[in-house]
Amino acid sequence: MDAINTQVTFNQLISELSSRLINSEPAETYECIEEVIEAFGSYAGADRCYVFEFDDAVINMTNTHEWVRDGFEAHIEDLQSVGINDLPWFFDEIKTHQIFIVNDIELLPPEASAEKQEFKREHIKSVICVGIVAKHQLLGFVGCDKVQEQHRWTPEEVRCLKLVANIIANTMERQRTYSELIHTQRELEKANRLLQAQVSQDGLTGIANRRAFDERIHNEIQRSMREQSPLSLLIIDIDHFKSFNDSYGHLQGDQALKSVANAMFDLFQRNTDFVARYGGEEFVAVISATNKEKTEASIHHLLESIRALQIPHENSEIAPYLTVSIGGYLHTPKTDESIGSLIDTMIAKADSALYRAKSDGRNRGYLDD
Ligand SMILES: Nc1nc2c(ncn2[C@@H]2O[C@H](COP(=O)(O)OP(=O)(O)OP(=O)(O)O)[C@@H](O)[C@H]2O)c(=O)[nH]1
Repeated sequence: MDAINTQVTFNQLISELSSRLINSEPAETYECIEEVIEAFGSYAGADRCYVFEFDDAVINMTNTHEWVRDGFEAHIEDLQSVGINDLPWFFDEIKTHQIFIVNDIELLPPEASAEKQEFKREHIKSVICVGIVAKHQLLGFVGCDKVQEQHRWTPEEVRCLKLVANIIANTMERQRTYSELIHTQRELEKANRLLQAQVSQDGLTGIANRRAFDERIHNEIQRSMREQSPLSLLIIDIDHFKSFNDSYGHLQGDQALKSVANAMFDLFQRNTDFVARYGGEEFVAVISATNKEKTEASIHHLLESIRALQIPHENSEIAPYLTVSIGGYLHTPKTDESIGSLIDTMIAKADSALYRAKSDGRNRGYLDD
């Protein structure tokens, strides 16, 4: 009658634990598996119960969970990353039959000498282990030791340990799938971030592209409206770039575009500043929370820093080195202005200032407001 009661209690406990495991979060899963092996250990009157997991290459095994009866020695700490070759006979049995039963370790065959030595070290008299198999893959094993006395493992105990191994296998499989999903999700997020960065970046110069500019100017106008603070838009155009390309070749031309972009990027460092390649040999800068003096100073510094690059341009009609012309427009948007038409206006105004700078001899900048 006692045996039946023990069996009923065990079955109930395992059934309850397996439903908990089905819905458990990864953090709770660990505890649940500990409870499962404790339930089996108590049911089988064992002194120690444990789970080992193999690494992906099936070279090492690690004791991941352990339950020990009060007063018995725990071994989890000295059983981390144990080479499976240290226990070859045991591993072979588990791999081939998915079960390893020893009622009396003194009766182990001579070829199991390494196993016998290890069991003696742990004072084990009888042991049973069942492979944890998911999708035809041996992931590890769950086992149980009798330390105090020998034990003849009963068919019912074997059946129950197989059930436990099955529950753990399903849990491990679910966890692996979960980890793989998380991993895939992270990879996708990373790829998306990279793609997003690429979508907003100019391939040649590495600074923002026109698409990013369209987004940024929209946001900056909104901010400028909200804060009622002036906003400047500059259009920067390289002078006589066609003849630069004709003289030095397209590759040198590309190099010059990169140098100009870098110089602009270095100059406009504030969070409220933004530079982009607008297209071809034309760049834009958006300067927020500014005023006329500050914008004129920025134009001056920009002209200077491009001159300071001293990129030779022998066929330029203006200087023996590369220069730019700049057109700017400074504006404080009214709160009821349409952002779309304001963007068009700002570009048109800056463009017309640029046209005047070009007409007046290039290598200069004008700011309208
Ligand atoms: N190397 C290189 N050249 C480019 C690129 N994009 C545009 N260009 C060249 O930039 C030159 C622009 O020439 P134009 O629009 O005639 O202007 P410009 O010669 O600079 O004359 P102004 O602007 O009036 O001073 C063209 O020769 C384009 O081929 C690029 O990505 N790389």
